[in-house]
Amino acid sequence: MQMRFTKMQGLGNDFVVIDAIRQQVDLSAGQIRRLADRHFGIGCDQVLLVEPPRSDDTAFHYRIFNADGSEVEQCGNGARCFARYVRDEGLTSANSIRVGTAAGPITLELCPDGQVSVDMGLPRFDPAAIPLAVRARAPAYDLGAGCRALRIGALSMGNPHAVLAVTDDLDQAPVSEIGPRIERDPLFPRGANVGFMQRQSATAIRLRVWERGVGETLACGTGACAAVVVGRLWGELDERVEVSLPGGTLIIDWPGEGMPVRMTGPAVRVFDGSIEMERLRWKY
Ligand SMILES: N[C@@H](CCC[C@H](N)C(=O)O)C(=O)O
Repeated sequence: MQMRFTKMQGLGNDFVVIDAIRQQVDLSAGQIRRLADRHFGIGCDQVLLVEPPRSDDTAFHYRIFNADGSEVEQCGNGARCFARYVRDEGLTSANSIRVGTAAGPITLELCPDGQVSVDMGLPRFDPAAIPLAVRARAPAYDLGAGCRALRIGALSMGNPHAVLAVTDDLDQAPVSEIGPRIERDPLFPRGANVGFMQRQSATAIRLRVWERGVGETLACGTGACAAVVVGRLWGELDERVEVSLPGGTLIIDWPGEGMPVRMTGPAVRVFDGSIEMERLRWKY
């Protein structure tokens, strides 16, 4: 049996997008890992499933799986690709698309200039929502990641994020050393995506992200939202911030507490293909 897929990317954060509306799809975690594998599969950071809506106020349901096979709550760059995909495929003719996710509904807007803008919803700071193993919310938390003592901001953008400030050269930051330690720190019972943020001005930051279940990626949409929210709470950023990631630039708008975060950026279709399900057999 063949399964059709589309390879897409948002700032180099790449996806295998699978239409689970017009074909029957039931993938195990092992099959997801095989699809995502860059040597033995197609290769991607996340596998995205396009499913029928689960509620009357949404047009689709959007499921996200990390390259390690785990299902997660939210993916910002994927959300923009999801919008581009359902429009290009003629699954909708709307410019504004409300989509259900494991983290609640989000609204995707296709802009006239080809960019996609997403209302990512409210950032959440209460420890139970992140989740974070502390009793009370704080602007920053102390963490002993190996031999280094670190201060991080923590929040949920639907998925858990830790953000730390880098003052030295961001290109030299030990992302692959500290990232996995914070990802698996007991402070984050369900793991965390870890953003390394370098402030350039009140309206511009550079960011590298170690993604839970993947490793360092070329960009992370929810990570960009999380970094701007933390930077604003620390009094260092304005309402609109240009976030430069290794794969390109996102615009993030966040007026402040109680308001949703908006993310705007590109979404690109790379190629279409089909794969024989038999090839997804994998022994780990
Ligand atoms: N690439 C994403 C985030 C994908 C999920 C993340 N790795 C997690 O485990 O929460 C984005 O663009 O937001």
